[in-house]
Order: sequence, then C-alpha cells, then structure tokens
Amino acid sequence: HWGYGEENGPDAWHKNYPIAHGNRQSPIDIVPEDTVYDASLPPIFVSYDHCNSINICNNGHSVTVEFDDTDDKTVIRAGPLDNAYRLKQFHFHWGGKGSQGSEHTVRGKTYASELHLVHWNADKYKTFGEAAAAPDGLAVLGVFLEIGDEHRGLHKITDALYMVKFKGRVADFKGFNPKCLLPNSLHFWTYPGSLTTPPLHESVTWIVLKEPIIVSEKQMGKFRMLLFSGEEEESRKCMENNFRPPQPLKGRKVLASFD
Ligand SMILES: C[C@]12CCc3c(ccc4cc(OS(N)(=O)=O)ccc34)[C@H]1CC[C@@H]2OS(N)(=O)=O
Ligand SMILES: [Zn+2]
Repeated sequence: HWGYGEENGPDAWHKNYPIAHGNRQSPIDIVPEDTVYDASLPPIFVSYDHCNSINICNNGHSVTVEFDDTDDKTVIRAGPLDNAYRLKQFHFHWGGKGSQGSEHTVRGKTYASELHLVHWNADKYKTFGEAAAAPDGLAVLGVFLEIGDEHRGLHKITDALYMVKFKGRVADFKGFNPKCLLPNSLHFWTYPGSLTTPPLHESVTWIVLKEPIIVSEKQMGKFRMLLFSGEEEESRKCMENNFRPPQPLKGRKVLASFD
C-alpha cells in the first residue's frame, strides 16, 4: 500500500497511479516573480460561520477533521471559483524535527507544515467522491504553518490527537470552527492541480494563502506522536514527513490575487 517510506513513497506512487506523471500534478514550487497578478481575480469568500466538525480521524497518512457537508453551511466561493465549494475535511502535512514539512514551497522555501481545507463543488456534483474525480470538482485552501509562538486555535486540535494515535482511530470532535486557523490576509496564489496523495486525481483548484499562521514547536511535536501504524502492528512508525515534494509545472500559470 502507498505511503511515505523508502519503498512505497512518492517516487513509487506512479506504479499504481500513473497519473503521478500527469500534466497538472501537485504540489508545486511557487515562484512569486513568475506568478501573474490578475486584477480581475475577486477575493475568496470564506463563510465558515455555521460550521460544525463531526470527528477527528487518523487515516494512516494524516489526521483529518471531517465536516457535515449535507448543506451549504460551510463554503468558500469567488476567487478563481465559479461555484460555491463545500468544506468536507481538513488535514495537515508536516516534517520531522523542525525541518521541512509543507507540500507547496515558495521559491524553494519549505514551511514546517501545511494545512489543507478540502472543499467540493456541490453545485455541480452529487457526492464528494464524484467531485473528486472531476477537473473542477475540488478546491483546496492551503495554509502554511511556521514555527514561532503557540497558536491558540490549534490547541483544540493538538489536545485531541492522543485520541487518534493509531491508524484507523476515529473520535468525536464536534463544534470546531477552522476559521481560527486562517491568517489575517486572504491574499492567495491559485493554479490547477491535483490531490497530493493517491489517487492523485487532477481535480483540484489550489488556493494557497501567502501569509502563514504561526504555531509552536511544542504544538508541532504533538503531531509527531501520531503513528502511521495501527494498534495491532508491532512496528510503531511516528507519523511525520507525510508530504509529497513539488511536481513539474508543465506550463501551468500561477495567478496571484495581490500585486
Ligand atoms: C476519499 C477519496 C480518496 C482520497 C481523497 C479524496 C478526495 C480528496 C482528497 C484529498 C487529499 O488530500 S490533498 N493533500 O488535499 O490532496 C487526499 C485524498 C483525497 C476522494 C477521492 C476518491 C475517494 O472518494 S470516494 N471513496 O470515492 O468517495
Ligand atoms: Zn493535503
């Protein structure tokens, strides 16, 4: 099964998922001076007010917080999007001790972690799975995490991680609103890309925020207590370095919402 190890890591994914060598793969290295400022690009509109998380889960690749997406309560719209996209889940990618960890990079700079808020086009598609296979099916909002002071909003998440230490664990996690995980500025870069884990579907409009949020090394350390492995497995591998490196741009244009 695919993972982030020597044998089953990103360089091997193409064997079962040939689209890994496709023309709109993610993540990418964002080179600000090569991006195109598009003054006609409206700001993104994040309406997470009536937001309710359901549970927190260790899926063996990351830790995800799932949302009730049965109506248009929690959506992002505008920016590069033609429809309202409903929040389905968010999850993180992170590194080992204070090193790399983000998936997107900025002129080669890696951040300690990257938060992905995964939304799907419920205006056009009936289910998340159907949307996830369509070229305009998903919109993922990416937020960089940088090491510094501790982040008050992140505490609720890091305090819940002990409940999902092992792969396959799910725990109740109600009433969390991810609005508190967004930075002050919603200035973004956007480009057409893909899921960054198998099945690597080329169905994502990426919206990567320029401004990182600041979290403490102690908070990041709690993510590294999670395990890739299940409770019954004898090999206990810390969940860390669960990121795919940047992929070829293949002629894609990266638009900037700011000059
Ligand atoms: C659940 C699904 C498989 C995995 C998957 C999905 C959607 C968004 C995802 C975002 C990810 O993370 S990332 N970094 O943002 O790309 C990683 C995996 C994702 C759908 C696609 C088909 C499956 O859906 S299904 N079973 O057919 O209903
Ligand atoms: Zn992700």
